[in-house]
Amino acid sequence: MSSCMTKLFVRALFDYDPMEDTTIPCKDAAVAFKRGDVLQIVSREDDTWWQACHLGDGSSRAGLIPSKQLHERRVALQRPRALFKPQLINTAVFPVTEDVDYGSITGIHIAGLRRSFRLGRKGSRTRKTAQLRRWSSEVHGAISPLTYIEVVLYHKEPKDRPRLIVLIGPSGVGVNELKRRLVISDPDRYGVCVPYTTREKRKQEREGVDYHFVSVQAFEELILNHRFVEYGQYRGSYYGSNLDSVQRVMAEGKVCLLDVHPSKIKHVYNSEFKPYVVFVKPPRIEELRLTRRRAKFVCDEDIKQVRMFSEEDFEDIIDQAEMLDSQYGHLFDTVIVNGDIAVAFRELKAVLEKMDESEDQWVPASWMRSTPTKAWRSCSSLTGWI
Ligand SMILES: Nc1ncnc2c1ncn2[C@@H]1O[C@H](COP(=O)(O)OP(=O)(O)OP(=O)(O)O)[C@@H](O)[C@H]1O
Repeated sequence: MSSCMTKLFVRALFDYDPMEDTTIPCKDAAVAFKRGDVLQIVSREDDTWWQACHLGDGSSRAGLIPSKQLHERRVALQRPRALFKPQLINTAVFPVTEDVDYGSITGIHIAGLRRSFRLGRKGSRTRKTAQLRRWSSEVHGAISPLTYIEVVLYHKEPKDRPRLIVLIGPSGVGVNELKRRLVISDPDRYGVCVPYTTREKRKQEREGVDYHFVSVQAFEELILNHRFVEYGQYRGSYYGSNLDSVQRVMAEGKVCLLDVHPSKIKHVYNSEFKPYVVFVKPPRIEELRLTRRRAKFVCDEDIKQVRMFSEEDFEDIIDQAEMLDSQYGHLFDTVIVNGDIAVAFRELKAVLEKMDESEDQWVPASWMRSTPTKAWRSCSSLTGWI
């Protein structure tokens, strides 16, 4: 087997275990990998088996991996016939939930910590919907199976702005809590973007701190100019996370923490923001129950009230997490399990610090140059990856 010579790197978007592959010519000659691993492609001469080195396994040995074409064919063959039925999915605008006064609940006021626009809870989204979405995601997968994406090393210069941190997680898992703790732990380092709204300003609220209060006309102009990462309507008012707000935080040299539905990541998935995507995952249901025993969350139904988590809420969180992982897992740079909040917070902070300190980071090649390398263009399209 030849050693690594060429310079084409890819991130795998699926798991591969040669031990479970009955068609591989020689299991010992293969390279196992997990979704997210970086591989150096050495040869793509064969249409079925490429040769690659696994950069993380400490050896420079090249081995066989399924080619893009082979993996696509396998995904197509595995798919049950029923999944080819077209399914209408409305991912256009998610209804937003109302903001809450976190200060009154937590005793600490931080601008920008409001109810996110992420997947709503029981009432607006049922378990059935979560299952439907999981099913639909497989249908989406049917259109473009995820194989490999070309990546390059981004060499961070001291003058470069910190990367945008995108936090993803099912509603209620604790994304806001983690954001809040990060900002409190180092307010000069971490910031959250101030959302825009068209609703009336309340007495205690401050323009540019709690929200940017704008007219409906101004908001709609911003929509037309594609200035929102995510927006929606609640009780007759618009709410949205605006790109300008994100840019403002980043321009201050701070790490901007943004939580959005993963379907909206595409709006910031570029060289300007270089998003680093963190998936906040619930622990197993037993631990979820145990750790949230005394926790309360804000009800969708009545913005003035908080209530204890119910068994159904726990099940929803687990279901939504599974759905997010199956549909958007290829976008996650890291996964934090939020069982014990102190542990989850420590882990998250350590991951962010390590990422910030590391000078070389693998990022999609499309962020660093407008066209893929000639070699890669000939065998792959990025359509469907995000
Ligand atoms: N690990 C944890 N242990 C105990 N309680 C937690 C933990 N993580 C979060 N909580 C509590 O759970 C509740 C919901 O958390 P949070 O508001 O951060 O959820 P969220 O993911 O931001 O959801 P939403 O977007 O719907 O507001 C809060 O009361 C929070 O303090």
